[in-house]
Amino acid sequence: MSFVPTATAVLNYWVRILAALEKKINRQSYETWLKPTRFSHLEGKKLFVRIPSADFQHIGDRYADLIQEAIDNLGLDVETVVFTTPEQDPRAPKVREDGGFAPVPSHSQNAPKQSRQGALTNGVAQAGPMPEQSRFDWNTASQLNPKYLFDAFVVGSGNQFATAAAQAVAERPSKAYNPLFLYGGVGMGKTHLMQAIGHDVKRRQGHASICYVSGEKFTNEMIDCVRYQKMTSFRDKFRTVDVLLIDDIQFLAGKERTQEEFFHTFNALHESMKQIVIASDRPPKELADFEDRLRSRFEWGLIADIQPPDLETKVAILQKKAESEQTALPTDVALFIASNVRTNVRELEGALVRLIAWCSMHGVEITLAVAQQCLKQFIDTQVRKITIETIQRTVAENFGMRVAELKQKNNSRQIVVPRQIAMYLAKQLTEASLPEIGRQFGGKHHTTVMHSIAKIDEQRRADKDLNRTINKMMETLS
Ligand SMILES: Nc1ncnc2c1ncn2[C@@H]1O[C@H](COP(=O)(O)OP(=O)(O)OP(=O)(O)O)[C@@H](O)[C@H]1O
Repeated sequence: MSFVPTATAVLNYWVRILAALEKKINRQSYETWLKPTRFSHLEGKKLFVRIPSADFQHIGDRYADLIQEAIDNLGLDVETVVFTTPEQDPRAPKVREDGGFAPVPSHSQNAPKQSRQGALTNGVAQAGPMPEQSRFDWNTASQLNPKYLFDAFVVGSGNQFATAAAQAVAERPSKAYNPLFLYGGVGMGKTHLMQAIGHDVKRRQGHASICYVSGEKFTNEMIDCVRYQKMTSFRDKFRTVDVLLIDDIQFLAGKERTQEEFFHTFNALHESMKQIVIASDRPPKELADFEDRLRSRFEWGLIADIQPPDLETKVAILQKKAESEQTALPTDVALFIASNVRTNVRELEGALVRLIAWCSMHGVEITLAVAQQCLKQFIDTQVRKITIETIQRTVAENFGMRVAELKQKNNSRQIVVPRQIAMYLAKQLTEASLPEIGRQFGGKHHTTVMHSIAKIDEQRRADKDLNRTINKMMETLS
């Protein structure tokens, strides 16, 4: 299928060439000579670029090599670039008496649509953001949850680094870290944090076009567009945003065509200095069934993980949520919920919502006794689900071994480490005593169990990978 460029895609040609030139030319020359230039139109393979006056004609000679290099690198179907003044270019907007420009006549299919502001300023359209009407209207298709703001996000030791990175990106999109790759377990706040970036950029730069999309939606839209031969509009839609927030990227695993498309979307945005934020349930190097060229791009910027919240952070999250519901939550109740709901913040919120609804329905105040009664089943289910057998099964599966091996008298390292992890999890996630745990691991003495737990506890603090493996198993279990 051949790619027929639309007005927006063609307009994007010059914007993309400019973005490439901006990286190679000193700032002052770029601002003086290139920034005031603007796409005019395309005739066959001739790209017409508007310049403010004849003084700019030398651009063609002076930057010929760099322009050609950008065209080659970007793979654009352009043979010549022609620079024209408004007088030479019949399609150029006519100067109005007030010095502004009259609207661009839309007599050419290739002519860019006029910007929403109507007249362009300064004699030439500003390089930078694309005219808004020619882009997909991400504002109307608002996909950001209004609640997911930085202010509503509780910062604790597990998410401090990721939050600082997200704030830096929101303050200096495409300049701080590009891409920003956030990863962490289920319900840890990745979506919240990435959407907070979107809100914050929007607050600072009202014109910015922010796209939030899940890996699944990106895939489905692409499949639809392939089916109905609308790939051009798909590309225009995703390659012209100022900030792309793509959630659950792991969904693209094994989907070659979608990865290919995303690869080009990524390149187009990165080359045009647009910000990309990616969220995933695992780090790039663990994204199986992903092309290496994509995985390596994910590592270009900054990778930040989000670890499960500690008890204090969970209490603070509950109090913040209660506050936003204008509900008073006593500390002992917050502590009770936080210590019984293990890691997932979404479940933590679920428990609070249930408690608030229950109290409002029964017309009673929130107290510890009420919480214990109302959340009994919710908490019981969490505890009931986790037994030493399920822990053994999960650990064995994770390390590719049989459950029986965990119980054998085998002290090889391949068996000892998973066994120690399983004992550690049994202590953390069940009510079982040390002797009971020992019994279930082939009759180990309780001091052996104690030693195993202490060892993993210590190693977990020092070894980030081990910590993540354990967190993952904890999530699976709860
Ligand atoms: N640190 C936090 N402070 C306040 N709320 C939080 C925090 N972390 C998570 N939440 C809340 O928990 C819920 C789940 O968070 P979110 O959807 O962002 O998680 P996620 O990591 O994207 O999960 P998933 O992997 O399932 O998509 C949201 O309502 C979010 O507001």
